[in-house]
Amino acid sequence: MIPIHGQPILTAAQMRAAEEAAAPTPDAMYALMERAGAGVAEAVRRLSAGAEALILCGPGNNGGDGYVAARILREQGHPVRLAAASEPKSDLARRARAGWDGPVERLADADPAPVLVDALFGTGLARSLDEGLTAPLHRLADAARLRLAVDLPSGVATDDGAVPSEPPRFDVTLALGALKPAHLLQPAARYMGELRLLDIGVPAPSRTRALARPTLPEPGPDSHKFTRGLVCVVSGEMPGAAELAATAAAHAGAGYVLLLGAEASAPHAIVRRPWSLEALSVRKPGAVVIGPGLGREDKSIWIPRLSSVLATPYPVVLDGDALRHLSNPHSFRGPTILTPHAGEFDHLFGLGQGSKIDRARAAAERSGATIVFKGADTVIASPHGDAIVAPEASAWLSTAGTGDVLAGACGAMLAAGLDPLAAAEAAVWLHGRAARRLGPAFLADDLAEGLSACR
Ligand SMILES: NC(=O)C1=CN([C@@H]2O[C@H](COP(=O)(O)OP(=O)(O)OC[C@H]3O[C@@H](n4cnc5c(N)ncnc54)[C@H](O)[C@@H]3O)[C@@H](O)[C@H]2O)[C@H](O)CC1
Ligand SMILES: [K+]
Repeated sequence: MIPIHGQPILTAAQMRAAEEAAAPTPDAMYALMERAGAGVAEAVRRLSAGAEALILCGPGNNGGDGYVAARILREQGHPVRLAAASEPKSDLARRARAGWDGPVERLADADPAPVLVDALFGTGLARSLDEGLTAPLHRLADAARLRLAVDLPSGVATDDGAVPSEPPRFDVTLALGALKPAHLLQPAARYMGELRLLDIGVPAPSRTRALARPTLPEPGPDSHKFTRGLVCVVSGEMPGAAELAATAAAHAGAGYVLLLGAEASAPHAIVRRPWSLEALSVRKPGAVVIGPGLGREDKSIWIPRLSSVLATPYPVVLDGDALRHLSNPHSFRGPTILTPHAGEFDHLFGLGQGSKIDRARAAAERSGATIVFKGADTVIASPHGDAIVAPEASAWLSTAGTGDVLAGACGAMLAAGLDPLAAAEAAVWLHGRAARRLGPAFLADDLAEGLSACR
């Protein structure tokens, strides 16, 4: 069971293509199913502490994995029962079924067991599930003390994370061969429990992957505040938000933070000046952060300030109100990161087509900027076609100012010399890790300060 950091994410069709490429014959394909089933059986043995497992097998190849797992557990003397709602419909699954020589109980009236294994449906789910399937699945899951999903919880839509039929909440989901979008996109992601990847020997390259722990530049003997990176934060109507972004940039490792347009206050390491374009360009900033607290009302002041920043060649992070003022995404001069939440994204790019990953990718291509499409399932997309999906960090991030902190962290990573995609990934990773370390009910101020420990 492999941790998911940095692992590729494939849609159902991409997974099928990868499996067909890896297994061109029925026998080779069946070998994949044997590997999948063996991986499931090993996970059951390791997690169940010997308790009886009940495996629910569907009509397709997800069910086939279940039949293989049940047979292997039985051969190893692990207490296992199997229930199904119908006979297998695929050749592979029939072949797996033939290997099971125990009874096949009826799903509708099977008795519960301490460990429930859901091998009903995986990437082949085509529509919402009948009551005749969801009711026993929930009944048996509720009665179990450990719930494992094979590849996906039955009822979620593989490619976009929608939930046509609400599944039980699982303790562990075993992704087979590669992650799928539903493993990380909401609302499906909340039903997964611990996500683990099982290698079934299928090479699965993809331009979409899960967030990875970044390697960050460390200062050395020749470092000084400017090599560490100068971040300039442009304030506006609500200076508190800009202060948060500036504090975050400093704690994320920027060597010098210049806050334009705010009064002097702690921390004193942040240099404060009245706003002027000259002050912005006294020293070439490694990144300019504008948007936190910029202001929405008095457009006659803030739009010219934004336009003058966008007219410079400097790398820029646009957040919050700056995104509201953008007429429509236009070609940006320097490396650019936009950090919209859902409302700002819809305002900028419209509802678009497909999953959150598809929409972020299309917006990045269209705008030429790297997009951090925030949420409990943040998706980062580059204009060059790469996408990175972050698992949920902490529901406690739902508090005022955490977006300002992320914008500041993005600025620090850009100023440290990372390209926009790497800078956004590092900032999202730091932001999430700081939130997890803080536990419950933290303030955005604590989050900004907590970035140092995560460095
Ligand atoms: N080479 C492979 O395909 C491997 C697949 N693996 C596992 O197989 C599933 C994907 O298998 P597939 O047969 O394509 O789909 P499912 O088993 O998920 O289900 C399809 C099956 O169910 C019927 N169906 C679809 N939706 C519904 C519904 N709402 N109600 C009732 N029935 C439905 C459909 O008609 C099909 O018969 C993948 O997730 C892996 O678990 C192996 O891991 C490796 C080899
Ligand atoms: K399943």
